Amino acid sequence: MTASDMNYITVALPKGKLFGPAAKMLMELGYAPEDLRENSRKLVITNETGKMHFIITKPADLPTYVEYGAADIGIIGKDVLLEDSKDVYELMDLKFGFCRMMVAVPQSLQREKLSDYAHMRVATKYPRIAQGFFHSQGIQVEIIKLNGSIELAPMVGLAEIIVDLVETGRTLRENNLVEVAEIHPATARFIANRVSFKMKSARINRLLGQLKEKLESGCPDAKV
Ligand SMILES: Nc1ncnc2c1ncn2[C@@H]1O[C@H](COP(=O)(O)OP(=O)(O)OP(=O)(O)O)[C@@H](O)[C@H]1O
Ligand SMILES: O=P(O)(O)OC[C@H]1O[C@H](OP(=O)(O)OP(=O)(O)O)[C@H](O)[C@@H]1O
Repeated sequence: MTASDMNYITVALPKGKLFGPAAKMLMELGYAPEDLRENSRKLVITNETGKMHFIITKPADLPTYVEYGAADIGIIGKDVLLEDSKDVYELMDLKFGFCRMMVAVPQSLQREKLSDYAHMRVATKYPRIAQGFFHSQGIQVEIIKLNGSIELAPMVGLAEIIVDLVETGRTLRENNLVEVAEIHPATARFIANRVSFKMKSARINRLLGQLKEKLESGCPDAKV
């Protein structure tokens, strides 16, 4: 199975928070098979009737599969695309997976201006976004890359500041952290391999049209 097989479209879906709403959307449009499960041991799931293959990847790896054409299309958070920009087409905002990339600090460390945080340490899973933001503000900081549970860093003295995704704000509140700046909002995006978008344009455009119609119909299911 390769994405270069013109008879099939290979779709990459991310494990984790975006998997459910992405799979649901594709299932409702009749594309995804019933056995499309995030934790399936099968790495490639095929819908023979719809001539589609589905692969499920780590979110951070997904744009690489699409860039190299191992998948024709994919669904991924804008934050991932901003952190590690890849040579792919970003074709549609799918309007789910709403969250915001934020700078936050412990309540006790809150200062008046962003520049008051100069020379402090910033823990994040998104080092490029964090560095780019502080650089754009002319503020020098030390970035510490972590892979998760970012809110722990200020509690144990690893960093003073965090840059992380916030959705409801509950995690920040429960750890006595306050938001001090918003870097970028994020939602799920539909991306495509550049060659696939030309070679398989009819099928990809049909899917895009159906997704657009679903979003515009205001169907609540589209905003899962
Ligand atoms: N509250 C939220 N926190 C984090 N990501 C969110 C949130 N809401 C929506 N998202 C979206 O979901 C994606 C992250 O999904 P998830 O947290 O399941 O994976 P991950 O933790 O980044 O992956 P991994 O487990 O491989 O590190 C983000 O890229 C973002 O676009
Ligand atoms: O604003 P909230 O609704 O509380 O959501 C934000 C939290 O969710 C994410 O963590 P996740 O659950 O992905 O775990 P992780 O920290 O291990 O990545 C994110 O990194 C925040 O910690």
